Formats: sequence, structure tokens, C-alpha cells
Amino acid sequence: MQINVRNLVKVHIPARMSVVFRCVLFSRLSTFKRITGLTQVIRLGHIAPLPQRKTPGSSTVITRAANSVITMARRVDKISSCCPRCLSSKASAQDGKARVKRVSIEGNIAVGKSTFARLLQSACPDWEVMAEPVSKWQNIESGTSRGTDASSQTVSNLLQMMYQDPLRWSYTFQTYSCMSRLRTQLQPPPARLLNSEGSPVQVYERSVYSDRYIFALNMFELGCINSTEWAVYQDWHSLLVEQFGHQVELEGIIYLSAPPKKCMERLEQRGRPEEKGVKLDYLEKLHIQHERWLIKKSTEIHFEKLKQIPVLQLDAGVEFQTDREVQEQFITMVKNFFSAL
Ligand SMILES: Nc1ncnc2c1ncn2[C@@H]1O[C@H](COP(=O)(O)OP(=O)(O)OP(=O)(O)O)[C@@H](O)[C@H]1O
Ligand SMILES: Nc1nc(=O)c2ncn([C@H]3C[C@H](O)[C@@H](CO)O3)c2[nH]1
Repeated sequence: MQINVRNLVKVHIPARMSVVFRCVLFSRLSTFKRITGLTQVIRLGHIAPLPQRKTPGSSTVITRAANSVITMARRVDKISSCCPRCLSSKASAQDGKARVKRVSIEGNIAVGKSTFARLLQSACPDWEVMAEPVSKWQNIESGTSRGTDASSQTVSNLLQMMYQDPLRWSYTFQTYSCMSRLRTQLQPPPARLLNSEGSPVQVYERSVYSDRYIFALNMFELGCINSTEWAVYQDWHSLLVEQFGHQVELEGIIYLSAPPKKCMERLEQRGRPEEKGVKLDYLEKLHIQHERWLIKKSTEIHFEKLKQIPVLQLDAGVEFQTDREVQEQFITMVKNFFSAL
């Protein structure tokens, strides 16, 4: 089991830092944090010693300078907690929707995301899990735009079509999977979370980001999406994500990782009919995509906030379905991770 803290070492100290630091006494802490991107560092500093090493994909090392930034930021945290003006603005920003954090669970096929999601759902009433809309993909309906018309009926199983003829259906699949993920991410949090006095978190099983940086990219690299389709996909994906802005932004990612062979065993054990033809080779490719995006950080990312996103990596290769001890360890790590976001 390991927590990925790689992203934490990416501390950038803007030249205007000292000016910002002086001004922060008179402005809101949230603004300061937005400018400096220090939120994660401040909070995570409470739970984990900061690593002193160079990371792949990052030229920035935590040095004494970075540590002094953290010390300054901690002082700012103290300052803000005794300044009434900061307190009131913080309170208003914390109202309702703005206070609900958003996190996605990412990982290979059959690694155990739904199983883990159920565990989270039962662990805390302040956490709400949104399942991946697989049943929508299995039941494409005719009728109105949302399939809500009483006369609508299932016309096809797009998941099956994509696995049976990926060359023909991959692009169509990615348009639909991305659209349905977007719809899921745009849904307002339930009242339970909005009214919560604790720390509400909305958790999504995968996201519009894994749609692009795992699956669509993989299909392109496999030749199942051609370069024209890939260019078109990327163009509308960027437009949608930019237009919806913070509504689809995430504050963190939980990455469940396991060896592809383990995922293959679980996939076979689950026996979803559409996945009968899935080969180990495909899971290995998806594993590489996850590692490139979330660990090595070598995937080219097009959204600034996503580049800096904190990632909690959990070793899902272990039995966590029934082992209470492992479940408790996972929940503790998730709680710490959430409170640091
Ligand atoms: N930690 C675990 N140990 C043993 N078996 C597990 C574990 N996690 C999940 N499983 C089993 O593996 C299978 C796949 O799990 P699950 O459906 O949760 O995967 P998933 O990641 O949500 O899949 P998908 O990528 O298709 O959405 C299920 O049969 C589940 O019971
Ligand atoms: N091609 C493709 N693109 C996606 O964005 C995507 N998201 C999930 N899946 C497949 C994995 C499981 O079989 C099943 C349920 O996760 O659906 C996808 N397949």
C-alpha cells in the first residue's frame, strides 16, 4: 500500500510571491491560495512529511525555499483564522455547493472501483458516490434526447458493439461515454451533502478526464480511433471542459492500482458478457496509460488544474472486499486525503 505524494513536490514559487504574501493580510485567504496553489501543501503538511527528492516529470524539488513557503502559508492560515473579514468570506464560500469537494476514482477495468465505491458509500454519510453510467451504454434508447420519453425503447448495446467492432464503434462510444460522464459530473450534489455540517465529498467512478486521457487516447494509439476522429474528439472535449469550467473540475483523484493480471482474474470472475473478448494485452495497455497519467505524469494534459491534482494511490491488488483491517486502513487514508484537499 502506498500513498502517492509525487504531486506534492511540485511547488512553484511565483516571483510575485512576496507581494502576494504581504497583501494577503488584507485579502481573502482563498484568493491567496488560488494564486499560489498552496492549498494542498499547507494541508498535507499536517499529515505527511514533505519528500525531499526529485520526481520524474518535474524539475522542481522541495528545497529549503519551498519549505519556507509552507511555513509562510501556515502563518497565513493562522492569520486568517483570527481575522473576522477572512472568517466571514470563508464562511460564505463554504456555503452549499462550493463546499462539496469532488474526487474521482480511477483505475483499470475490474480493478475494484465499484467495490471500493460501495465501501466508501457505507463508510461516511458525508460521502456520496456516483456510479459509472455503464447501464446507459448497455441500453441505448430511442426517443427523446434523454430517453425519458415513455415511448423510448432500448435499441442497442453500445458497450458490446464497441468490444465487438472497435474500429467501427470506438469513436461513437467515446462520444457517448464522455457525454454521459459529463452529465453525471454536472448533477448537483444531493441535499444531504449540501446541508452537511461536516466535510461533504462527491465521489465519481471515473471522469471526463479518464475518458480522454485513458480510454480515448488508448483507442487512438491502438488505431481504433483515426487521427481525424481523435482531433475532433479532443477539440470538443476541450471546449466542453473549458465551458463548464469549475463545474466539472475535480479536487483530487483516488487511483486504484493492481497488476493487469489481477484485473484479468477479477474481470473473468465477474463475467460481464460484453467483456468476454477482453485480453490481458488490452488491460496492460490501460495500465500503462494510468501510470503515465497519474504516476509518471508524462501524459500531455490540457487543463491547468488537472496538472496539479493530488493523487492518492492505493494498492487494490490486495483483498479489500472482505478484509476489515484493509478496509479500515483504506478508509483512514481516504479520510486524510479528503481533509487535505
Ligand atoms: N479487492 C478485491 N479483492 C478481491 N476481489 C475483488 C476486489 N475488488 C473487486 N473484486 C471483485 O472483482 C470484480 C470486479 O470488481 P468491480 O466491479 O468493483 O470492478 P470495477 O473496477 O468497478 O470494474 P469496471 O472497470 O468494469 O467498472 C468483482 O467480481 C468484485 O467482486
Ligand atoms: N472504450 C472505452 N472507453 C471508455 O471511456 C470506457 N469507460 C469504461 N469502459 C469499459 C470498461 C469496462 O468494460 C466497462 C465498464 O467500466 O466499460 C470504456 N471503454
